[in-house]
Amino acid sequence: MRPLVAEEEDLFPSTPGKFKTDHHHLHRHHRHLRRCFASTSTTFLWALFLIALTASYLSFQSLVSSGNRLLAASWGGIQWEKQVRVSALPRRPAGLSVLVTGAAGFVGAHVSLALKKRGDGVVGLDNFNPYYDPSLKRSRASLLRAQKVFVVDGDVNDARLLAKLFDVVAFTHVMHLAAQAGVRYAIENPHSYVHSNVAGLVGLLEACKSANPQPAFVWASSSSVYGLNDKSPFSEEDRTDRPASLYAATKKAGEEITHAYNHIYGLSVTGLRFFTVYGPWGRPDMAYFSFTRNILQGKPVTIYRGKNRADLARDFTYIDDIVKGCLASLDTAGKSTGSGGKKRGPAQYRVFNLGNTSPVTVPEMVSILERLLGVKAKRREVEMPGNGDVPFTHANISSARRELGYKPTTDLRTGLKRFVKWYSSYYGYKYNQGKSVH
Ligand SMILES: O=C(O)[C@H]1O[C@H](OP(=O)(O)OP(=O)(O)OC[C@H]2O[C@@H](n3ccc(=O)[nH]c3=O)[C@H](O)[C@@H]2O)[C@H](O)[C@@H](O)[C@@H]1O
Repeated sequence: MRPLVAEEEDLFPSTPGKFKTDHHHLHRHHRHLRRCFASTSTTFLWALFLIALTASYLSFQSLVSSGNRLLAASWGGIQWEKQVRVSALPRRPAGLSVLVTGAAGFVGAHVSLALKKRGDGVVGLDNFNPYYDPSLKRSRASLLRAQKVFVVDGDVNDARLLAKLFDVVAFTHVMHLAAQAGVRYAIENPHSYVHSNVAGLVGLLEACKSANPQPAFVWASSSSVYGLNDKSPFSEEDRTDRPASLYAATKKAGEEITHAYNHIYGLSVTGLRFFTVYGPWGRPDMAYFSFTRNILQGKPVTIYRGKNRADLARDFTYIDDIVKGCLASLDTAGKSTGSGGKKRGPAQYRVFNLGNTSPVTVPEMVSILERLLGVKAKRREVEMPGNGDVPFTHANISSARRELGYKPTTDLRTGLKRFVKWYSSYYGYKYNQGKSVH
């Protein structure tokens, strides 16, 4: 390999013959200068080349990562921001501007529609996960779209997305309904509960506490936090330190986590302990829903029984009553006191039972469905497997009645009748309404 200097000499050849003797020294000096210049300029060229290489590598990387982001989540951009802003805009004086997480979920969709209907601004957030049929979630989202509620396709664990949302909109309230629901599924997929109900909750609280202004935070806890509590009816002061499922444990953890954020950052927090919520557009993983499907398809329904063959019972609560409780919670929520991550004073922390106060046994629920569907169920009674269920739930709702004006008005038969009507129109089933078929 030829030395670099020789190459430079080739590039800058000396003029032979001229000033040969007299200017010999000058000539050498000249050559030296040229060498220096040549070597400097080569270094310069190499440096330029390396900078260009690094720059193109970096821009390629950012192209790849933004491409990945675009593939992973469809958010961002001027048009997207505009949709978020417009959707968040209240249409009534002193209306709220609410971020509803889990907006394509059962309770989330109903709450979003009710808020929009009364003139509040609503932005939905949902990750459309496949825990149950995502097409049902998409249908709920279409309903919301028709009412001009924009639903962002994204996850509460996405810190960049949350920061962007709070950057674009000064939400007055967050209604946090996104969660990994279902009591028994925790046996199969425990990590999903930690991911959504613990990590996702913390991610959202982080975004809320840093927001300026901080929103008031209302979220879905669960009647399952009462766990092995056998004092009936369950009141908010009762023990909640004996969860019977990982699901319940993550909801209980949520109550404590939100308390810490309330204490440290001055976030206003309201936790709602929902009692087995049911109704139109409900969750297919819940018993009343899957029982309806099985009864109509002539498949058996599995009815769990407790100790000594005791019937299990639930304080089934109709969706419209729950929605009223959610809206009243938002309306009565105190303001968060902090701003930009700094607490300025003590803030409100509340927990309410939202139940129906009249438990119904599971076999009785099946009988109601039989009468409504006009089909006799094939009952298969089995001992309750030890996978997280509790024998009964029963809400004391005095606190919610007093503070929220919460007053459930729908009994299980009335509510299931509306559910069955929706079910048959949504899935296109014909049923012999009210007639018993044997
Ligand atoms: O209130 C709550 O906190 C909880 O209510 C429901 O949980 P769960 O009451 O277990 O509701 P279902 O799964 O619909 O079960 C209702 C009853 O039917 C029973 N069941 C369920 C399924 C089955 O195949 N057979 C059966 O007898 C259960 O043991 C339970 O007693 C929801 O699924 C939870 O997400 C919610 O947090």
